Amino acid sequence: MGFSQEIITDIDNIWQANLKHPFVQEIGAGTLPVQKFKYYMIQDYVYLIDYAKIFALGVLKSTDLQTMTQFANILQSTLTEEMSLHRQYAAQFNISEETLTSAEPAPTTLAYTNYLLSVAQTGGQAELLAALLPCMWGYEAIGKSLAHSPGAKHALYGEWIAMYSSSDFSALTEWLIQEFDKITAQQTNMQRTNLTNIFKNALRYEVLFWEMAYQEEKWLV
Ligand SMILES: Cc1ncc(CN)c(N)n1
Repeated sequence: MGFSQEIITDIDNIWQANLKHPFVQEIGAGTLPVQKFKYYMIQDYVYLIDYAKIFALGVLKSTDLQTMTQFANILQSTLTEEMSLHRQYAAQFNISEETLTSAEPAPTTLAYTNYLLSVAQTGGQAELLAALLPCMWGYEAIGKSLAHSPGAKHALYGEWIAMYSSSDFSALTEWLIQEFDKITAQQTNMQRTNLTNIFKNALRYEVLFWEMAYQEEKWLV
């Protein structure tokens, strides 16, 4: 068993909380109020702008061309395929691209992106992978779990589910898992504990992100 699998077995309660969050379940049932999805889509776009930069840092920290290429592929896929889905949704909601790009991050979005950027900038490749993995893997697992749900045929949510249950998204996630398992096979127990904590924190932020969208979180003042 690779180290990634060991981690998600250890923190199964957080993994399940992510999969089973009401926001996710209601997308699957096709019952999520559109207003919550609109809020999510805007915050997610803001999130993805910083998230894409982590892959750019992955390119920077790579020590071989093959790894550089893969990070560049995921960067490209995030900026084009994933974010263009958000741009399409924005157009349906009559939100201009400019409004989308300049939207203010909510507290949880800001905290999460700052966490990812800080880990990616101060750590090495292993830390960067530990921070990114829950984001990709969590969405891939959610996509697969909803692939045959009523939401998959929903006029609004169907495309979202199709994106994250696609074989392209799975292939990129699989590469990230393998890279993480390869790098952690050579790490000490102390390093592995640190990587587990990073993974765990990022996954907790994933759960908080759903909750933020479900509650349509706002700054107090
Ligand atoms: C918050 C969040 N985490 C992960 C993903 C998947 N790239 C996303 N779109 N948004």
